[in-house]
Amino acid sequence: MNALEVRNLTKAYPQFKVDQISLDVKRGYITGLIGPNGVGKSTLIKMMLGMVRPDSGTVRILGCEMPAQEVEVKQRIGVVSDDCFYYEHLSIRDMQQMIAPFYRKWSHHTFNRYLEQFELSPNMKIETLSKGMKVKFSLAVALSHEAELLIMDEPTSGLDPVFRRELLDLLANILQDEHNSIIFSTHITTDLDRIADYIAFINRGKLVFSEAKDSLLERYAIVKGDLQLLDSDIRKLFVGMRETAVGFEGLVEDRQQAAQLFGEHVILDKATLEDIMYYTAKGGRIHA
Ligand SMILES: Nc1ncnc2c1ncn2[C@@H]1O[C@H](COP(=O)(O)OP(=O)(O)OP(=O)(O)O)[C@@H](O)[C@H]1O
Repeated sequence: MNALEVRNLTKAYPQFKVDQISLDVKRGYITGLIGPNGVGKSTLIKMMLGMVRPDSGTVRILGCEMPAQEVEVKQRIGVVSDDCFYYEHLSIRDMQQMIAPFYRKWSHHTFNRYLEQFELSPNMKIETLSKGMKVKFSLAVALSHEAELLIMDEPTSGLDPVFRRELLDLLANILQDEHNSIIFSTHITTDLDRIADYIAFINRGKLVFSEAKDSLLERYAIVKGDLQLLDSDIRKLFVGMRETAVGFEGLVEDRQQAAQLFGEHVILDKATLEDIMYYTAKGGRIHA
């Protein structure tokens, strides 16, 4: 079963378009939403949450239609972002008192435990929180009402390496309960190397792929070789490539095809998520 289903979601701004994106987040797993800066990840997440009205397309969260069943959905999801949706002039304590009555399953005990773990004082005003502290605060809120789906927009971008690791461990823990699911947008792909099960890749407002991370990393490969191997037909096999005076390095989508074609003449390496994102963005290839 899917925790989140997005179908043909489209939003056109004067200079930019999120174009016909369809995507599933499977229940019990972490889906990483990756893409360079400015390709539409936040716009897509805001459409999922009903904060930006799409021109067309549909969103279902935990079996409920958005935005028609938004009130029910908001009980069961947690949103983690540094783009704060809270009252800036209130303290964390006052904000908690305001938020708690909205949730059927709010736990003061859990909230206070996370404040302590994240080293946030209840007296701190929201407006004085750093980017990373805001992420910690929204995570504490999400975890205190037993959210079944966490929707996280660039949660690690303002965080120091120590808390980044802690956060990733915490997310892996949340997933111990097979009803819980996470969608996590980031341009720091190394975070997802460790924890994501599925990867959805957005480039220039379009979905490039959405699939299991392991199959993706098996399928793609980095090819390194001499420049004389390249002609115009061979170049077309590459999603993107980089040439130097001595050789080339490029990303292919079909590792087996590259192995058969080049044989011993090249080095074939595993591609990382960062390689896939870098070369796809550079090569400009989009296959919706
Ligand atoms: N309200 C708006 N009006 C006009 N253009 C907008 C609006 N919101 C976003 N955009 C444009 O849409 C594009 C995508 O922005 P978005 O924030 O969704 O990208 P992103 O992938 O989340 O980027 P980043 O990783 O930098 O946050 C940008 O070019 C942005 O300027």
